[in-house]
Amino acid sequence: MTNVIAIGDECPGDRGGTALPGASGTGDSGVMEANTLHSTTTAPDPAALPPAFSARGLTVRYGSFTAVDTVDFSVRPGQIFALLGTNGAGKTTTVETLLGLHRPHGGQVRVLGVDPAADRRRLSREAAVIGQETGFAEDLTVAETVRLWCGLHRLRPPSGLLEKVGLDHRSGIRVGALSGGEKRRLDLALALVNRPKVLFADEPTTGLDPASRKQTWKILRGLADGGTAVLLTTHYLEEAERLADRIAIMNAGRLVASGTLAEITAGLQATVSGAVSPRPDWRPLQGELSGSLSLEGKEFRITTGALQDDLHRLLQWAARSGVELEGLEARQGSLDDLFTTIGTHAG
Ligand SMILES: Nc1ncnc2c1ncn2[C@@H]1O[C@H](COP(=O)(O)OP(=O)(O)OP(=O)(O)O)[C@@H](O)[C@H]1O
Repeated sequence: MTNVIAIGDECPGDRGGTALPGASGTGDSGVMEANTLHSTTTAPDPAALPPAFSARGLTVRYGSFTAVDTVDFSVRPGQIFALLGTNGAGKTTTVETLLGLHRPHGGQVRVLGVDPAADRRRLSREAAVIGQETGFAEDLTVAETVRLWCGLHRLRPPSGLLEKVGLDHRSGIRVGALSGGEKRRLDLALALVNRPKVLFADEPTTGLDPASRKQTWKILRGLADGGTAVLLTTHYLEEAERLADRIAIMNAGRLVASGTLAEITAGLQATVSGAVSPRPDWRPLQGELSGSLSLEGKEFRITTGALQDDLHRLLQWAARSGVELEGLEARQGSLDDLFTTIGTHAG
């Protein structure tokens, strides 16, 4: 569980107190003003900053079974890092190790410069988790949950918090009566209150409708733009493609691809596909293409490392031959193709 707030509510804990990382200042009562939801701060160049979290040669075993095998990554403030893979690939074990729940059997992890297994107290203030399981008390209302969190952390709510996650109309509803998607949004709202330096987002959009999913993407992007380093696990490849600054794919405990979307898909073949009728003479085109042409009934597919050139040749051949191309689609290699290539399935 992370946190929440009711807009305009006074915090029961308005007694002043410990300055929390991420808070922007103190009000008259000494209560920390939580960050505004829309940061206008220009993030510094991430390359110049020390990693927010990292793994070096990380190896974790359950008995004799190696679940995570010499995994390396390093993520800087302001970056969204998507960790993808098949069921059982080792993602959860990796995240749990970053949370300090496992001690590595080999290598090390660091979160904000510390060993999370040794310094969980510091991380509990500076890192937040939004997960598949929420820890909310079912009998409290959304507003009460917000006030409880606010009191615990002596923070004033950012204005518009519940509107931001689309829960303003549910503030008087018991948490136990919220839908699964609404609980996820409450979880996300709480994570916004003290703007963590690191956010571990474990499948944050599973079960959300398309509009809520996009809203969550916007919020995660906003957090990252304000300097939060985000670890995102997801089975939605489109989510990783749209959101992540860097992507890593795990398979059977190992990282099999890592980099920006462009880097990890750079070596993949592009495809051009469509249909034609009646069946034309393909031979002149086949002689010109740098890629390969496959035919099935009236459908064709060109697989190529030279998309632009081969698309041009296809269109010229069609114009010369009087062939009408139906449902023409041209696309670069995608994450989906990469999963297929490495023999994994995104689930
Ligand atoms: N407590 C445990 N004891 C023994 N084996 C475990 C334990 N927890 C996980 N494993 C095994 O470790 C491997 C990695 O599991 P993990 O949960 O990290 O994978 P994952 O990538 O998160 O999968 P999913 O997408 O299904 O959540 C799996 O083969 C799993 O069965």
